[in-house]
Amino acid sequence: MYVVIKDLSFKYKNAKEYQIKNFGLEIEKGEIVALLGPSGSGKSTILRLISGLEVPNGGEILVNNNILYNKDKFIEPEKRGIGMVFQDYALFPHMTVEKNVLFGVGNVDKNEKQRILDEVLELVDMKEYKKRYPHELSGGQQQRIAIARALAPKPSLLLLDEPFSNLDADLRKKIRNEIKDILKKTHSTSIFVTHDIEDAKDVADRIINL
Ligand SMILES: Nc1ncnc2c1ncn2[C@@H]1O[C@H](COP(=O)(O)OP(=O)(O)OP(=O)(O)O)[C@@H](O)[C@H]1O
Repeated sequence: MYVVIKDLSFKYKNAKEYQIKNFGLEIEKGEIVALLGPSGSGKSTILRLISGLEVPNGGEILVNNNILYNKDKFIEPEKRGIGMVFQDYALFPHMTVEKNVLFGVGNVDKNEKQRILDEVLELVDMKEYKKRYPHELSGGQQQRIAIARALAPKPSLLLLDEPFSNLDADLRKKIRNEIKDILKKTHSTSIFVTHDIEDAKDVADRIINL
C-alpha cells in the first residue's frame, strides 16, 4: 500500500477528549479517497496530522514506504513532500500566478522552472494567466492556480481540504470534474476532505465516512 495510517490518535493540547482515536487508512498509489463527515468530525485534524502540522499522540504514518511518523520518528512538514490545497485558495496576493506556482519548487535551474510552470499551467488550462495577480482572477481560476501550485513540486501525496466550498453551485460541479481529471492525469494519490456527499461522489474513487 502506498499510504498506510495505523492506529492514529490525537488530542489538542487544551482539549479534554481525543479528537482522533485509533484512526486507520490505507490508500493505493493513484487513488483518490474522500474523507466525508460533518463539521467537527475531525477531517481537517486528520489532514493536519498527515501533513505534520500537528504531532500525533500515537500511531504510524507511512507514504511510499517512508515513515513520516511513528513513536520514534517525526518528519518535519516541509520535508514530507506533501502538497496541500485549502478552501480559501491561500494564494499569495502580492505575487503573480507565475511566482505563486513556482513558490514551492526547489533548487532547479531557470529552464526547468519554466518547463514546470508551463506543464502545470497547461494542466489547469491557465497558461495565458502567468502575469496576473490573484485578485485579477475568478474564484474558480484561483482554485485552479492553487492546484497547479500544489502539483508543481511533484508531491508524493496531495491533501485537499474542502477545496470547493467557496464556489457557487454551478462552478463547483464544473471544478470538481476538472479536478478529478487533473488528479487522474497526474496519477496523484490524494485525500480530499468534504462534508458534501456530492463532492465526494464526483471526485473520489472511494469514500471514507468519519
Ligand atoms: N486548535 C484546536 N484546539 C482545540 N480543539 C480543536 C482545535 N482545532 C479543532 N479542534 C476541535 O477538534 C474537533 C475536530 O475539528 P476539525 O476541524 O478537524 O473538524 P472538521 O471535521 O474538519 O470540521 P469542519 O468541517 O467544520 O471543518 C472539533 O471538535 C474541534 O472543535
